[in-house]
Amino acid sequence: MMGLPGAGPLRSVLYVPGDKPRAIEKARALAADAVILDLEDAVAPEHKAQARTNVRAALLAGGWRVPVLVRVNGLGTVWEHEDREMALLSGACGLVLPKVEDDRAALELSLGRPLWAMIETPRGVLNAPAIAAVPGVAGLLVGANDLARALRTRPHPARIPLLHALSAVVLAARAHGKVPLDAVFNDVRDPAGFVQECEQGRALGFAGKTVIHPDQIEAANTAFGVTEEQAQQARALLTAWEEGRAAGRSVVTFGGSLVEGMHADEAQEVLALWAARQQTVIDRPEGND
Ligand SMILES: CC(C)(COP(=O)(O)OP(=O)(O)OC[C@H]1O[C@@H](n2cnc3c(N)ncnc32)[C@H](O)[C@@H]1OP(=O)(O)O)[C@@H](O)C(=O)NCCC(=O)NCCSC(=O)C[C@H](O)C(=O)O
Ligand SMILES: [Mg+2]
Repeated sequence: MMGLPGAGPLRSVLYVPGDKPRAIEKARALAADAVILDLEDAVAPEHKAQARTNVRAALLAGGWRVPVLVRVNGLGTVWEHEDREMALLSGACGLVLPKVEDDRAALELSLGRPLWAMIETPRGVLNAPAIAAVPGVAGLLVGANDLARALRTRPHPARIPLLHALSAVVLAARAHGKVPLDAVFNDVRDPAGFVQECEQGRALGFAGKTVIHPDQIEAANTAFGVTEEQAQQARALLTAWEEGRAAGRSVVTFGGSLVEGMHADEAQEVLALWAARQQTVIDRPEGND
């Protein structure tokens, strides 16, 4: 399946280096909500051409159960045109464009396929609202490694030096109805730190997290998903809301708290996330292995 990114939940979005065929094949069976086949920073210059060939083959072979995007090399690089042409002709359901700095770049690349803009430079952060406003842009992804380097920040376990930028990206995306995706967590051997960062990302308003290793998928799906108890609560709230509306009330109370239309909408979102989780369990009963 290669559906439209943004149509379903994107709790976990897995980067897979284009020059690692084994990882590309492995990604087909993993429980990420979407996959990004990467031609940019995960691939050394001498492997770019082979990576493009691998990605083309993986796309044309089909059989993907989740949306597959391609991260192309950036504007001004020697690889940009061939990457974009390959991605568009091979059926990628969206392009991830790195280091987007203004809406002009995003507009030029409105190619009739959803564009996912990476915000990973200071100018990109400052221009995030204009970038998010471009109709062809489906979502914004934070690139915290590039951003931290450009800002000269120091690593911090709670990402305090980046908080302003993270929130700016969420604000810009949400203001334009686009999907904000949180940055990768580099230490694939630190599951506790990863969970902590996922929870922070969810609290900040991100819709999901970009991940770099199979072991990070389940934790991201959990952090950006919902529990059975939350789903039950949402169902009960919706019942109370619908009964109240049918009785002609504009607002109702549920468990002693005020419920208005936006709470009902929120409950619907919770149920959509729950349904996505159930689907994952049905599709992949044996987990990620
Ligand atoms: C981070 C890694 C280099 C770790 O590699 P390694 O130590 O080799 O991993 P493992 O041995 O634990 O791998 C176990 C199996 O899992 C498969 N695997 C690993 N990673 C992936 C993946 N991303 N997708 C699919 N499958 C994966 C291995 O093939 C092993 O399988 P098997 O042989 O069957 O046992 C490595 O995980 C990695 O390369 N990750 C992706 C890195 C990447 O894509 N980076 C670019 C995107 S992030 C970025 O650029 C950030 C942004 O732009 C910014 O500025 O912040
Ligand atoms: Mg980057």
